[in-house]
Amino acid sequence: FILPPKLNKPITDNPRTSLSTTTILKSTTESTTDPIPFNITNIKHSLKTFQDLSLPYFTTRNGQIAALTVLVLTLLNSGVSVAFSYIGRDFWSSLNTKDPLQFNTMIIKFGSALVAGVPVSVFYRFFKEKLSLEWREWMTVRTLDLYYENKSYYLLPPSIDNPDQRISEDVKSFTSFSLTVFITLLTSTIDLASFSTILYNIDSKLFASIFAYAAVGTVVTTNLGKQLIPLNFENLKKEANFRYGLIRVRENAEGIAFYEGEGEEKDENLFRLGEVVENAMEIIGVTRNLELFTTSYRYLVQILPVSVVAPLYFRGDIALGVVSQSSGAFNHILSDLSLIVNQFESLSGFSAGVERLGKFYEGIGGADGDLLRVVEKDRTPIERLRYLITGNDDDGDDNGISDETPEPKQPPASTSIPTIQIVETEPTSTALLSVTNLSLLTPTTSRILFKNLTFTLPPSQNLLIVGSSGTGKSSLLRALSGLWKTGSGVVKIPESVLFLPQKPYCPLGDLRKQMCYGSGREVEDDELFRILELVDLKDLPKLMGSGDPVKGLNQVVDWSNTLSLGEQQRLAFSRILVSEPKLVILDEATSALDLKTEERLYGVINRFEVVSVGHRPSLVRYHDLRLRLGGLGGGKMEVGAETISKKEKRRAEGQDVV
Ligand SMILES: Nc1ncnc2c1ncn2[C@@H]1O[C@H](COP(=O)(O)OP(=O)(O)OP(=O)(O)O)[C@@H](O)[C@H]1O
Repeated sequence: FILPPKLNKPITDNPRTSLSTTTILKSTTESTTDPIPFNITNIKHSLKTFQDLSLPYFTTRNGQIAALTVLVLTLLNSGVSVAFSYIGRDFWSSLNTKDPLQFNTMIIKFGSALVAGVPVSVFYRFFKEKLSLEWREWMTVRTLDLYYENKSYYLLPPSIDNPDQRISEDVKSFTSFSLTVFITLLTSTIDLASFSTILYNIDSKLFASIFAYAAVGTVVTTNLGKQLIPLNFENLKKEANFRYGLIRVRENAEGIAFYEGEGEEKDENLFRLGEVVENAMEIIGVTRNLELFTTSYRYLVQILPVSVVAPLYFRGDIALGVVSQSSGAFNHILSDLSLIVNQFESLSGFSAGVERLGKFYEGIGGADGDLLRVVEKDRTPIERLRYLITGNDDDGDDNGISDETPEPKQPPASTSIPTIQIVETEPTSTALLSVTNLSLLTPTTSRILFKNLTFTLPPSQNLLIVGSSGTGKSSLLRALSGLWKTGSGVVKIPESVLFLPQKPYCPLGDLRKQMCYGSGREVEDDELFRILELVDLKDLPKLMGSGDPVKGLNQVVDWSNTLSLGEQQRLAFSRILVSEPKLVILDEATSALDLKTEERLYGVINRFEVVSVGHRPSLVRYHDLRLRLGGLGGGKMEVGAETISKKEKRRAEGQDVV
């Protein structure tokens, strides 16, 4: 778009030039976002969200001090710009009048202005960057607070894609772009006021002509460039999709190599690349047409103001310096007046980014906390639950903004959604875990998995949950852990429970962290070595530390891609011995182990009460009760747990049926 040449701006920073499409909020992973239509309703909504997101930082003391500093420096910086305009004028005039005394005076003035102006300009940029960084840090810290609070990272509605990208990229772009927009508006207003006065004092005709010139430029550019808005939006999306395709290959390299899927992967990458190129080709075509106009427009700017005042100069009414000053002032004002035109594209992209962030904060619970004050109304817990289930408010409040992905199915209309009640209690002499009338729905689709399930696990007993694939065994564990609350009934469970899934999670960090993850404990090395021996991983620290076991404990590697699944499962068992929970929940946690190692591990955790889910017949002998799930068809009542007799346990040893 039109960026007139800066003829008379020696040292000032022009934020407009940094407002480019590369700084707008962009996706780094697969994106499903559609361009948001640029209309009044959406602009109003975006402004409201923008206000909700941006104001909280400036209610803090640090935010206020930083903002005030930047404000003062912005004003000083504009002052420097005006001062140089006058110094430049007199400098050229002294040359014109061949006045060496005046010329020398102007050189001295220029030098003094440089000494005063350079620090202003440099510190203005420094404090602007600092404010942007501190604001980003503040906002990201609070975002992470909300993200990890109440397991929001797990409960995010499916309509909110790429949360990682929103936290890292979108927040960063939001703070830096918001600041740039604000400063641009401020400097443009100041520029417009000061340079308009200069220009008006030189010649009122020149003053009028600039408005006419800017109006023509705005109308023509808007019409020619309109197409670029959706095309650039598509460009970001297609680039992100291409990148995401390549990332997936890296993440799944082994699977692809086993399948020999190189050809198909390459075809998919080439297809995505083709989409990028096709779209980019359209962009450069439209840009070519636009530039036929903007290039002439830019060149014309160099002679237009001079042509208007030239008759005055020829008559001897004004000096050469005034001609140069009028040209500079003309350029300043033109760039101020062309602000919307210049930034039309970036602003529409920014508005889409603001919407993405607003939705994200609603999703991670900004509604409940007042940290970011992101929503207009408070949600009750039920409303919040409804939002988490459906990704939508049920109040028919249509703001005209289209959501990023189709909304999931709505749950049956009701005034309130019951939730499963989780009561953390100390174990009694008769019950370690009790489940009463538990009915469970899948959170996104509200499909009933089972109804009115009731059972009790007494202390010193283990429970095995069996059933065909997809009957809801893992979902029952999610309900016991409080991760899924969609349904009804009461779960009484001890406070300290450790859950081991089939594919253990390996956090970033050293071997010590793998073992202590989630326990909050710091354990002596000797104790860790002893535990590793118990779970059949005695040699692991030595191996990892090239012979030095202590070094091995501190070794940081990508554990998920280094250890076999069986080794990861054994390492996960070490967490039980570190954490010493009241209850252990195992979801096919020994599926990758041989039967001997499985027996050894169940022996090692013999002193803990265990609830296991699994299909393997060998599991029967480590449990006292069995709960069968399945065949409900969404309706039938569950009977509860049955006792596994000693005879059956003996029979199960080495047998193949549960
Ligand atoms: N987040 C989710 N949203 C909606 N439905 C889900 C979700 N997670 C799982 N389901 C569905 O819930 C049902 C029960 O899933 P679950 O994982 O509990 O089965 P399972 O009995 O443990 O199966 P398997 O033995 O194969 O591991 C499945 O039909 C599954 O597709």
